[in-house]
Amino acid sequence: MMPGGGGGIEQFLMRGRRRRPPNAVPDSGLTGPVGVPEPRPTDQPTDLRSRLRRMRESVSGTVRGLPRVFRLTWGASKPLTVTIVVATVVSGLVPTATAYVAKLLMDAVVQAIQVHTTGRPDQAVLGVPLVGDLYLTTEGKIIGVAVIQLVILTVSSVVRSVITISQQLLQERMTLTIRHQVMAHAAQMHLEFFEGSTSYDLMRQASQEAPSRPMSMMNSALGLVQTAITFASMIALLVAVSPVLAVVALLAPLPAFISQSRYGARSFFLNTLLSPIRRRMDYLSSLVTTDTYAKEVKLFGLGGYLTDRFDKLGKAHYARERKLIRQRTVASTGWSMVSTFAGSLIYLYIALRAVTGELTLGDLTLFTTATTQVQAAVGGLFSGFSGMYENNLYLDTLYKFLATKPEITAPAEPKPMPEPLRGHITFDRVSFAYPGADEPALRDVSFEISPGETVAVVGRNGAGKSTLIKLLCRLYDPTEGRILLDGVDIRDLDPADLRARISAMFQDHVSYQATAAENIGLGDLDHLTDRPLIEDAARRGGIADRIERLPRGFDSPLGRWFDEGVSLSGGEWQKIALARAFIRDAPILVLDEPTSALDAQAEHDLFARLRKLAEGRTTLYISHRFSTVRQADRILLLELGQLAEQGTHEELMDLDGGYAELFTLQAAAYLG
Ligand SMILES: Nc1ncnc2c1ncn2[C@@H]1O[C@H](COP(=O)(O)OP(=O)(O)OP(=O)(O)O)[C@@H](O)[C@H]1O
Repeated sequence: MMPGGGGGIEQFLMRGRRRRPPNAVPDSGLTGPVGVPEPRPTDQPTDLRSRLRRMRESVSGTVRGLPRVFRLTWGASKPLTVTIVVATVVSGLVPTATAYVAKLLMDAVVQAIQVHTTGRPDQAVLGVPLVGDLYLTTEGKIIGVAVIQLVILTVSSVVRSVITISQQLLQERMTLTIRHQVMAHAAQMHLEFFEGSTSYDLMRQASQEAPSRPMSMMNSALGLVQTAITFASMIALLVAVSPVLAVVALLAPLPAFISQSRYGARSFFLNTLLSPIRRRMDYLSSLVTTDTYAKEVKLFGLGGYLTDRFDKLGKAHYARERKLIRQRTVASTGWSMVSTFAGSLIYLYIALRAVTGELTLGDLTLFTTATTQVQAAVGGLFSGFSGMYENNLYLDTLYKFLATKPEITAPAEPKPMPEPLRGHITFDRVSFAYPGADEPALRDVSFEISPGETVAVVGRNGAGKSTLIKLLCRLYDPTEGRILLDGVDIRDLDPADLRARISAMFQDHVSYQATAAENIGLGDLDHLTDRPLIEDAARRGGIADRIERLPRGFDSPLGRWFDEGVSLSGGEWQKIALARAFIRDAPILVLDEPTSALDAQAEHDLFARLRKLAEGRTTLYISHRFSTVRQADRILLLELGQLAEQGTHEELMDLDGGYAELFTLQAAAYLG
């Protein structure tokens, strides 16, 4: 693991920012879809009836998701939510009002033509009395109606702008609210949650993809409300003018509706099939195009292989997309043909009745507009609902994440931390298995560390050394047995209180994208700006000289996130992480392979300082380097999760067991 490249555990102790845990191997994207729990190809129902049943289930699931979206928007901003809802209702009435005014205008124009052709006085035709003997002229009426139309159009565009602005503002607020909720909840979560890759995906979706979804869903839902209002008001208007024609207008879109629902259902499910493929393609492409993987991809020559995989998926995607386009074309062509046919029939019917004087030309205009609106409303139902369905899936992941309970919490009544804390550590018959693991990582481990003692832990890879530290810091709880600190079971203490008494550095330490001073100060938020303390910690970590040589010394930004950010080597980052551990003046010092990236001189210097630092502190460190291990007061050898040997270097060498074997192997390797 490259120092500075990950950072799982440290975040919990530092309460800082973290990246993907190093052992949570990213989904290769080669074997299966990553993302929202969408139906996989094999889950897809094959016949139309099953599809429609699935669609009904989707409808009910989506409808059930609506109240929570409303609660979210309401919680983010009540005034903006009210504004959007009111504006949507108004905007739903606009098409009906426009259609009615168009009818009035048409009637007024026809009347004006009649006046001019027959020469009859205006008032006799119009009968629109104003004041006393004053009557509105036909031209006056036309102008009046045109003004009303202008007002409606102006109101409509103002309302549209209000909706757009309010939606954008609300979107911003909701995104901030949700990201805050996700961050706050993630900060509470136990380590296992992050180390499990499924949970990790859940959190990634909740934090990156879900925040924009409630607003999209709300927009789709409001679009449907607007459609419903337009639909209802239009039908009411038609009924008021002519009930018979209202029924005709309602029935006209029926064939189109049936055709739309049949093809709409197909294209809807084809689209859900495409989503996982797109996600996998995105992932493969990101492997080749992002810096995170660039070194590995180049080193192993994976570029061509990954591009080939991308192309294969691309072909599958294209085939499905083609099918989808065909379905959509069939649906929309069928839709527009049936609509046009129905519209023409209605138009013809009304035109014939207008000739006989039963209906006016205005009625003709009204019904033509109304039929188009009603048909458009029915068509919009599908696209609106399909958007809501997808957004609701993302929201499900958000709520699932927020509903996940942290497993390591403070007891209801935590015991007070022993004061002064001496740092006496007892592992009492501790066994531990990672959730879902076949084998326990630790079995029946018992040992004690006296206050001020320095203990090194050694063992082969996977022996359980890091796990020991995770349990001591209460990042996991033992499956069996207990760990005592000054005689108190650490499960009875507040975990934050416990961690505040531990200075720690882990193998997968974090390189924060911050200044050098902040990178060290983050080890103890109480001293984040305490420059003398930070500089002292840097000296103890062996990095002070290097930082002082940077262009802006301790104020130099580190990492590539900044334009002028300085890139450090792996060993330098490790020293920064050590300084970060050292800044916290805690009675317990825990170091997981603190010198793995250090050169021989730096390692020697560090251990000289460490010996001073360890004075009066209980120190536990893991190391594979026997040159450092042998300096410990006591050494623990772990083998397959069990404590196999313990004693001083000399005692263990005399024992001539596992420790002596490892030591001899390393010595032989060094000496050739
Ligand atoms: N988050 C995890 N989930 C499941 N199993 C895990 C997890 N972390 C470690 N393990 C397993 O637990 C065992 C002990 O792991 P641990 O990291 O404690 O070993 P280690 O002695 O520190 O190894 P190394 O010297 O390689 O760092 C290993 O078999 C490992 O595969």
